Amino acid sequence: MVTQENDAATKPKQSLFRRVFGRKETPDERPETQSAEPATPTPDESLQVEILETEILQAEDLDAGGLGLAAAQVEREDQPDAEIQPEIAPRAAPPGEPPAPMQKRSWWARLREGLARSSNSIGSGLIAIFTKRKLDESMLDDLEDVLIRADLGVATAARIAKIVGKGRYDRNVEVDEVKAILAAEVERVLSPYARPLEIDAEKKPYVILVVGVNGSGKTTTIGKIAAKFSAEGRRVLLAAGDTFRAAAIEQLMIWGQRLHCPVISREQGADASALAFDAIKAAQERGDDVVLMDTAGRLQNRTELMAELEKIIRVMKKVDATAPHAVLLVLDATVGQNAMSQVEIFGRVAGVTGLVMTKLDGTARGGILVAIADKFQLPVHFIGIGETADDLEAFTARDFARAIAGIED
Ligand SMILES: Nc1nc2c(ncn2[C@@H]2O[C@H](COP(=O)(O)OP(=O)(O)OP(=O)(O)O)[C@@H](O)[C@H]2O)c(=O)[nH]1
Repeated sequence: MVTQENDAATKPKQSLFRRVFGRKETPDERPETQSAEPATPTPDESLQVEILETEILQAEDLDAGGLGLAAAQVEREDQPDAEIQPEIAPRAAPPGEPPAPMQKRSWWARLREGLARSSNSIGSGLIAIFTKRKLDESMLDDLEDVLIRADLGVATAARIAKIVGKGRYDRNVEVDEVKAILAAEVERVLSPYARPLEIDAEKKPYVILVVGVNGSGKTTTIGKIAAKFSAEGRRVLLAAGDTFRAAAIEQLMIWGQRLHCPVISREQGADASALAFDAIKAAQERGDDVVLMDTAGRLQNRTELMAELEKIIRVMKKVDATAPHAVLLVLDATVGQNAMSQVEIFGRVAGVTGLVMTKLDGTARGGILVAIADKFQLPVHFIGIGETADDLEAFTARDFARAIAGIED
C-alpha cells in the first residue's frame, strides 16, 4: 500500500489535461482479460488513494468554513499503511476549466441545439412528406419510415402514424401539427421513465456502479454526476475502476482534481473488483455519502469481460450486502440500434437500474431513447449533450420530446 503524493498537482496541469484528453488508447491496446477471482480481495500494494491537493485552502480552513469535510488521515484497519487525506473543496473555479460565461444559456436552449441533428432530420422528412398534399396512406407509410430512420422504434412510429391518420385523411396536414403529435406521443412514452437518480441516505455510502461499452462516456458522466452531487454538498468518493486504461485513471483524477473529490485507484491492469472492495471500505471509514465507481468499457458480447462485471458486483456485496445500490448503464446515442442489445445484455448481467444517454448532440438518431424506454421500461436518469460538466442534466420527458420534435419553445 502506498500513499502517493498527488503528482497531478506537481505536473503542469495543461500538459496533463492534454495528455489525458488528447490521446486515448484504442481498445486493442488493452489486455484481453483479468485474473481469476480471488476468494477475498487481497490488499494490494498498488492501491492508491489520490489526494488532490488544493493550492488555496488547508483542510482546517475548510472545517472552519463549515463545509463539513473532515480533514484527517484515515488509518485503514485492513491496510494499515493507507492514508486517506480528504479533499479540500473551495468553491472556486476548478483548475483547467475555462471561466464561466457571464450569462449561461439555458438548458432548454442547449438541449434544442444538442438535439438539432435529430430534430432537423425528422423535420426535413416531415416537410418532404406533408407539404401541399392531402393526407393519404402512402404519406403515413413515409412518416413511419422517417420515424424509424430516426430510431424511434417500429412500435412508436406506427402509433404516431396512426394518430396522425385519425380523422385527417383527404385534408392538408401542417408539419407543426405532426410535430405536436410526435412530441405528445414521445412524452407519453417517456414520462414514466424520467426519474431522477435519488440517493438513499440510509445507504451510506450509496454505491453507484457505472457500466457500458468502450467510449460510451462513462468516465465523463461520472465526473458530471460527481459535480452535481458535490454541488449538493454530498461527499463523493470516485473509484477509478477502469483499470485497463491508464488514461482513464488519469482522466478520473482530473475530474477529482477539478471537483475536489478524492479518487481511489490501483495500478493499470489491477483487479477492478479488489478496487471496488477497497473503495466501499474506504468510503465507509471516511463517512462518504456516495461512491461512484468507473469500470472498463466492454462490448456486451465479450462473455469473459461481462463475467468480470458480475465479479465486481459479487465482491462489492462482501463489504455491503446491499451494494451496488444503483447500476447505471451509459449509452452512446450515436450507436443507434446497437444500444438495444447493450441494454438487454448489461441489464441481464449487471442488473442495470437506470440509464444515462450521452452524445445526443452528435447524432441524428436520438430517437433511440424512445425505443429503449418503450421496450425495456428502465428509468432514464440523465442525458448528455456535450463534454463539459454542464452538459449533463436530469432527464425530463417533456423537454426531450419537444426538442426532438423540433418545437421551438
Ligand atoms: N459530444 C459529446 N461527447 C461526449 C459526451 N459524453 C462523453 N463524451 C466524450 O466521449 C469520449 C469518451 O468518453 P469517456 O468518458 O472517456 O468514455 P468511457 O466510457 O469512460 O470510455 P472507455 O474507458 O474507453 O470505456 C470523450 O471524448 C468524452 O469527452 C456527450 O454527451 N457529448
